[in-house]
Amino acid sequence: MEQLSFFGEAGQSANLPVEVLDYHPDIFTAQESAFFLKTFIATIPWEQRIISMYGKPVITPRLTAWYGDTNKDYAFSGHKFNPLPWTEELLKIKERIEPLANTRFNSVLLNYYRDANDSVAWHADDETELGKQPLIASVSFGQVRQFDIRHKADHQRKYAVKLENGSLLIMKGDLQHNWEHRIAKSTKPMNERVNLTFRVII
Ligand SMILES: O=C(O)CCC(=O)C(=O)O
Ligand SMILES: [Fe+2]
Repeated sequence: MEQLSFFGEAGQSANLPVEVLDYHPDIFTAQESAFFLKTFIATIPWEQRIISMYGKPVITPRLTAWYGDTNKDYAFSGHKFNPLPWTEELLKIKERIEPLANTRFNSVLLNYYRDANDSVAWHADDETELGKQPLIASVSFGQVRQFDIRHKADHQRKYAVKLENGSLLIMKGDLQHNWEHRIAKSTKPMNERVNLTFRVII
């Protein structure tokens, strides 16, 4: 992973492609972040989903939950989704980030990474329901984890962002079209992390 060694002062890859990624550390204070992490771990009805990979059932290596506007039916990758209604905490976060992202979100997918073994494999969030150039706002609480991207046409073109406690990462432009992203498992011990990806479903 060549570019991964070129960490700048903040511990990030140099020359992140700014046309597709926008990283903002410290959007939430340490105190707010600790509160949200604890509250979400304790109160969200987390599920471990079973997905189909090459025709075989595979257990998702993390826990997830789906919230959003409930005045609309969502069909997503051939499945019907019933989002849970917004909670007070989720609305607070949504209101804080919407002006920064210049976007009104109608749903959020929550991910709970319990330890270093939890992960999300290389993928792009390119479902048609998200539109051609989806803007996704990703908020992180808890353990710093490394977010990798690689270009679909050239896997050697890759970058890493350390997603810090209380940070916001905006994925935009052609990120989902031209790049894939992941959170890899780690060989180092890792504490709990909760990530929220705010989305607009059309
Ligand atoms: O946990 C993260 O930072 C990324 C999650 C993600 O890629 C997703 O929910 O689609
Ligand atoms: Fe994703």
